[in-house]
Amino acid sequence: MNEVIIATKNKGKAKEFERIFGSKGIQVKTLLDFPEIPDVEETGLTFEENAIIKADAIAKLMGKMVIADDSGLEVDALEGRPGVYSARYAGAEKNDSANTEKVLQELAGVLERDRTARFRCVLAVAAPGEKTVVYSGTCEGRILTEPRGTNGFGYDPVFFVEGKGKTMAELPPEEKNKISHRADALKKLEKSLDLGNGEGL
Ligand SMILES: O=c1[nH]c(=O)c2ncn([C@@H]3O[C@H](COP(=O)(O)OP(=O)(O)OP(=O)(O)O)[C@@H](O)[C@H]3O)c2[nH]1
Ligand SMILES: [Mg+2]
Repeated sequence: MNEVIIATKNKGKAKEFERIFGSKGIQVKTLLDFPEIPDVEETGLTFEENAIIKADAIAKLMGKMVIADDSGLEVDALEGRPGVYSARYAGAEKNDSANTEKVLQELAGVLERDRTARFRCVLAVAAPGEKTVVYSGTCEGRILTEPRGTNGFGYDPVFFVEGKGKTMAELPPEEKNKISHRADALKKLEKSLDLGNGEGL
Protein backbone atom coordinates (compact mmCIF):
# COMPACT_ATOMS: atom_id res chain seq x y z
CA MET A 1 0.00 0.00 0.00
CA ASN A 2 1.47 3.38 -0.92
CA GLU A 3 -1.54 5.67 -0.53
CA VAL A 4 -4.41 5.82 1.93
CA ILE A 5 -7.55 7.96 1.96
CA ILE A 6 -8.64 9.26 5.35
CA ALA A 7 -12.29 10.34 5.29
CA THR A 8 -11.85 13.49 7.39
CA LYS A 9 -12.13 17.23 6.93
CA ASN A 10 -10.41 17.94 10.25
CA LYS A 11 -7.02 19.62 9.66
CA GLY A 12 -5.62 18.50 13.03
CA LYS A 13 -6.43 14.85 12.34
CA ALA A 14 -5.12 15.18 8.77
CA LYS A 15 -1.73 16.42 10.04
CA GLU A 16 -1.42 13.54 12.48
CA PHE A 17 -2.30 10.90 9.89
CA GLU A 18 0.13 12.50 7.39
CA ARG A 19 2.95 12.37 9.91
CA ILE A 20 2.27 8.80 11.05
CA PHE A 21 1.71 7.25 7.61
CA GLY A 22 4.25 9.56 5.94
CA SER A 23 7.04 8.24 8.16
CA LYS A 24 6.37 4.84 6.60
CA GLY A 25 6.34 6.10 3.03
CA ILE A 26 2.55 5.97 2.71
CA GLN A 27 0.98 9.06 1.19
CA VAL A 28 -2.16 10.36 2.87
CA LYS A 29 -5.08 11.96 1.07
CA THR A 30 -7.97 13.43 3.05
CA LEU A 31 -11.31 14.97 2.11
CA LEU A 32 -9.53 18.34 2.16
CA ASP A 33 -8.03 17.12 -1.17
CA PHE A 34 -11.53 16.36 -2.53
CA PRO A 35 -13.63 19.46 -1.86
CA GLU A 36 -16.39 18.13 -4.14
CA ILE A 37 -17.18 15.32 -1.66
CA PRO A 38 -20.20 16.42 0.43
CA ASP A 39 -20.34 16.43 4.23
CA VAL A 40 -21.68 13.24 5.80
CA GLU A 41 -24.15 13.80 8.63
CA GLU A 42 -22.95 12.17 11.87
CA THR A 43 -26.26 10.81 13.12
CA GLY A 44 -24.81 8.04 15.31
CA LEU A 45 -24.95 7.95 19.11
CA THR A 46 -21.54 6.30 19.51
CA PHE A 47 -18.06 6.85 18.07
CA GLU A 48 -18.31 3.45 16.42
CA GLU A 49 -21.61 4.24 14.71
CA ASN A 50 -20.30 7.57 13.42
CA ALA A 51 -17.00 6.13 12.21
CA ILE A 52 -18.90 3.46 10.25
CA ILE A 53 -21.39 6.01 8.85
CA LYS A 54 -18.53 8.21 7.58
CA ALA A 55 -16.37 5.37 6.23
CA ASP A 56 -19.23 3.58 4.44
CA ALA A 57 -20.58 6.77 2.85
CA ILE A 58 -17.19 7.98 1.60
CA ALA A 59 -16.02 4.55 0.38
CA LYS A 60 -19.24 4.33 -1.64
CA LEU A 61 -18.85 7.86 -3.08
CA MET A 62 -15.18 7.33 -3.98
CA GLY A 63 -15.39 3.66 -4.97
CA LYS A 64 -12.25 2.97 -2.91
CA MET A 65 -11.06 1.82 0.47
CA VAL A 66 -11.10 4.62 3.03
CA ILE A 67 -10.43 5.00 6.75
CA ALA A 68 -12.70 7.24 8.85
CA ASP A 69 -11.88 8.52 12.34
CA ASP A 70 -14.54 9.39 14.87
CA SER A 71 -13.07 10.62 18.09
CA GLY A 72 -13.62 12.84 21.08
CA LEU A 73 -13.21 13.57 24.76
CA GLU A 74 -15.06 11.83 27.60
CA VAL A 75 -15.01 13.63 30.95
CA ASP A 76 -16.04 11.45 33.91
CA ALA A 77 -17.44 14.32 36.02
CA LEU A 78 -19.63 15.28 33.01
CA GLU A 79 -20.99 11.74 32.60
CA GLY A 80 -18.90 11.20 29.48
CA ARG A 81 -19.66 14.51 27.76
CA PRO A 82 -18.74 16.00 25.31
CA GLY A 83 -18.34 12.47 23.83
CA VAL A 84 -19.59 12.14 20.26
CA TYR A 85 -20.48 15.84 20.33
CA SER A 86 -16.85 16.90 20.99
CA ALA A 87 -16.44 18.75 17.65
CA ARG A 88 -19.74 20.67 18.01
CA TYR A 89 -20.01 20.98 21.81
CA ALA A 90 -20.29 24.79 21.83
CA GLY A 91 -22.09 25.04 18.48
CA ALA A 92 -22.29 23.81 14.90
CA GLU A 93 -19.35 25.96 13.79
CA LYS A 94 -16.88 23.57 15.49
CA ASN A 95 -14.76 26.09 17.39
CA ASP A 96 -11.98 24.33 19.34
CA SER A 97 -11.42 27.13 21.89
CA ALA A 98 -15.16 27.67 22.49
CA ASN A 99 -15.58 23.91 23.02
CA THR A 100 -12.68 23.86 25.48
CA GLU A 101 -14.00 26.91 27.33
CA LYS A 102 -17.41 25.22 27.70
CA VAL A 103 -15.83 22.12 29.26
CA LEU A 104 -13.74 24.28 31.64
CA GLN A 105 -16.84 26.19 32.71
CA GLU A 106 -18.80 23.01 33.33
CA LEU A 107 -15.91 21.72 35.45
CA ALA A 108 -15.57 24.90 37.51
CA GLY A 109 -15.15 23.95 41.16
CA VAL A 110 -14.50 20.26 40.42
CA LEU A 111 -11.43 19.03 42.33
CA GLU A 112 -8.29 17.90 40.52
CA ARG A 113 -8.78 14.26 41.51
CA ASP A 114 -12.29 14.26 40.01
CA ARG A 115 -11.26 15.76 36.66
CA THR A 116 -10.33 12.43 35.03
CA ALA A 117 -11.02 12.07 31.32
CA ARG A 118 -10.02 10.15 28.23
CA PHE A 119 -9.73 10.65 24.53
CA ARG A 120 -11.33 7.93 22.47
CA CYS A 121 -10.80 7.20 18.78
CA VAL A 122 -12.61 4.72 16.59
CA LEU A 123 -11.22 4.03 13.13
CA ALA A 124 -13.48 2.37 10.55
CA VAL A 125 -12.04 0.81 7.41
CA ALA A 126 -14.55 0.49 4.59
CA ALA A 127 -14.18 -0.72 1.00
CA PRO A 128 -16.84 -1.29 -1.64
CA GLY A 129 -18.22 -4.82 -1.37
CA GLU A 130 -16.34 -5.61 1.83
CA LYS A 131 -17.35 -5.78 5.47
CA THR A 132 -16.44 -2.62 7.38
CA VAL A 133 -14.12 -3.19 10.33
CA VAL A 134 -13.44 -0.95 13.34
CA TYR A 135 -10.51 -0.43 15.71
CA SER A 136 -10.73 1.50 18.94
CA GLY A 137 -8.11 3.37 20.97
CA THR A 138 -8.03 5.42 24.19
CA CYS A 139 -5.70 7.75 26.06
CA GLU A 140 -6.27 8.53 29.75
CA GLY A 141 -5.68 11.91 31.35
CA ARG A 142 -7.22 14.73 33.35
CA ILE A 143 -8.59 18.17 32.56
CA LEU A 144 -6.58 21.16 33.82
CA THR A 145 -8.18 24.46 34.79
CA GLU A 146 -6.30 26.49 32.15
CA PRO A 147 -4.92 25.75 28.68
CA ARG A 148 -1.18 25.01 28.31
CA GLY A 149 0.77 24.54 25.07
CA THR A 150 0.20 25.25 21.40
CA ASN A 151 0.66 21.91 19.61
CA GLY A 152 -2.11 19.60 18.56
CA PHE A 153 -5.76 20.64 18.23
CA GLY A 154 -9.14 20.47 19.92
CA TYR A 155 -8.95 19.94 23.69
CA ASP A 156 -5.22 19.15 23.68
CA PRO A 157 -4.20 22.29 25.68
CA VAL A 158 -6.30 21.25 28.71
CA PHE A 159 -5.71 17.48 28.52
CA PHE A 160 -2.95 16.58 30.99
CA VAL A 161 -1.17 13.26 30.37
CA GLU A 162 -0.14 12.00 33.79
CA GLY A 163 2.79 9.82 32.65
CA LYS A 164 4.32 12.68 30.64
CA GLY A 165 3.72 15.52 33.12
CA LYS A 166 2.55 17.66 30.19
CA THR A 167 -0.60 18.52 28.29
CA MET A 168 -1.09 16.99 24.87
CA ALA A 169 -0.49 20.46 23.43
CA GLU A 170 2.89 20.69 25.22
CA LEU A 171 4.09 17.41 23.73
CA PRO A 172 5.92 17.53 20.39
CA PRO A 173 3.77 15.96 17.64
CA GLU A 174 5.95 12.84 17.45
CA GLU A 175 5.37 12.26 21.19
CA LYS A 176 1.61 12.75 20.95
CA ASN A 177 1.57 10.35 18.01
CA LYS A 178 3.13 7.61 20.16
CA ILE A 179 0.65 7.77 23.05
CA SER A 180 -2.58 9.21 21.66
CA HIS A 181 -5.94 7.48 21.29
CA ARG A 182 -5.45 7.78 17.52
CA ALA A 183 -2.04 6.07 17.72
CA ASP A 184 -3.54 3.32 19.92
CA ALA A 185 -6.31 2.62 17.38
CA LEU A 186 -3.86 2.80 14.46
CA LYS A 187 -1.57 0.21 16.07
CA LYS A 188 -4.50 -2.22 16.18
CA LEU A 189 -5.53 -1.40 12.61
CA GLU A 190 -1.99 -1.82 11.39
CA LYS A 191 -1.79 -5.34 12.78
CA SER A 192 -4.67 -6.50 10.61
CA LEU A 193 -4.02 -4.56 7.40
CA ASP A 194 -1.11 -4.77 5.03
CA LEU A 195 0.28 -1.28 5.53
CA GLY A 196 3.50 -0.58 3.70
CA ASN A 197 6.69 -2.46 4.45
CA GLY A 198 5.41 -4.76 7.17
CA GLU A 199 7.49 -3.05 9.82
CA GLY A 200 4.49 -1.43 11.43
CA LEU A 201 3.48 2.22 11.67
O1 LIG B 1 -7.73 17.72 21.80
C1 LIG B 1 -8.03 16.85 20.99
N1 LIG B 1 -7.08 16.02 20.54
C2 LIG B 1 -7.30 15.00 19.72
O2 LIG B 1 -6.40 14.26 19.34
C3 LIG B 1 -8.65 14.84 19.32
N2 LIG B 1 -9.26 13.95 18.54
C4 LIG B 1 -10.55 14.33 18.52
N3 LIG B 1 -10.77 15.41 19.26
C5 LIG B 1 -12.01 16.15 19.48
O3 LIG B 1 -13.06 15.41 18.95
C6 LIG B 1 -13.57 16.01 17.76
C7 LIG B 1 -13.70 14.98 16.70
O4 LIG B 1 -15.00 14.91 16.17
P1 LIG B 1 -15.20 14.12 14.81
O5 LIG B 1 -14.57 12.78 14.97
O6 LIG B 1 -16.58 14.17 14.37
O7 LIG B 1 -14.27 14.93 13.80
P2 LIG B 1 -14.52 16.29 13.03
O8 LIG B 1 -15.98 16.57 12.90
O9 LIG B 1 -13.68 17.34 13.66
O10 LIG B 1 -13.90 15.92 11.58
P3 LIG B 1 -14.35 14.67 10.63
O11 LIG B 1 -13.27 13.65 10.75
O12 LIG B 1 -15.67 14.16 11.11
O13 LIG B 1 -14.41 15.25 9.25
C8 LIG B 1 -12.52 17.02 17.35
O14 LIG B 1 -13.06 18.07 16.59
C9 LIG B 1 -11.97 17.46 18.70
O15 LIG B 1 -12.85 18.36 19.28
C10 LIG B 1 -9.61 15.75 19.77
N4 LIG B 1 -9.31 16.76 20.59
MG1 LIG C 1 -17.18 15.10 12.41
